[in-house]
Amino acid sequence: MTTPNEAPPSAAPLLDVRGLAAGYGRKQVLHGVGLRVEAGEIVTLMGHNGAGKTTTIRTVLGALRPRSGTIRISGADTTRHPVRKVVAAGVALIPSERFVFPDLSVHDNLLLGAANAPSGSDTAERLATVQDLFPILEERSKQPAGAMSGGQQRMVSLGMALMARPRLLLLDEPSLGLAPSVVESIFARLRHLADTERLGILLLEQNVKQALQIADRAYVMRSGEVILEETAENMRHRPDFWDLF
Ligand SMILES: Nc1ncnc2c1ncn2[C@@H]1O[C@H](COP(=O)(O)OP(=O)(O)OP(=O)(O)O)[C@@H](O)[C@H]1O
Repeated sequence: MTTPNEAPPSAAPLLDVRGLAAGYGRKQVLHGVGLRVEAGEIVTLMGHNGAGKTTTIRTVLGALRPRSGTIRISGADTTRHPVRKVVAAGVALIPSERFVFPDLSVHDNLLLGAANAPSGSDTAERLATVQDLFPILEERSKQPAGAMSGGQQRMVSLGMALMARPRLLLLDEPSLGLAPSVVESIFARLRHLADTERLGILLLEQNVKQALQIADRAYVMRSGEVILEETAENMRHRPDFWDLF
């Protein structure tokens, strides 16, 4: 018996990207990007501004059409699928800009997130899980999301994404504008989700030191290419660490 969001038994990686080329108009930004994320793994994608990290995750989500290469989710080819089909395959993207409906209550924001959940999901049970993870979302349940602090709004958008029971989370700069202690608490919860729900997370983060504390593996991008893959542990100890950017 399988639950609605359980991955089919498969040896294929949760996310498998190969030879990805993409860009905007005549400008090619990605030149053959390859990377993978396994279930339960946090992978951080690092690189200087403009290296192509956001373009990579937008292409994985289906918001940008690749010029060549392949994208597979648990072995299924999603290369040219529209966003709604990629989301239905269990992918959620949390953009770097704040993403909440400011006039709606925290509770209603979370319910909107549930709209993308697989059919047959138990919304009340999922809400309880998300609120356990972020108790503030229950304490402020009736408050308009727009009245929350920056860190709390980040938790609302994470909560919305989690309501859809994704298998792969694409996270763009979750620490942006947040105090280090708030970032630490959000990152600890991401690690918990990867460990307990086997959620795969592709994390784009300027705060590389903090990202490497919770990541399993890391890729470094430069000028639209992946130039290095390392375990997070090895990456933390590389003497040439800061020269990579
Ligand atoms: N909508 C767009 N139209 C045209 N060019 C774009 C667009 N979005 C990004 N670019 C360009 O694509 C290149 C890669 O940008 P991208 O946002 O993917 O980099 P990044 O590694 O995520 O860096 P950052 O951390 O600054 O967002 C940059 O040269 C950027 O100017």
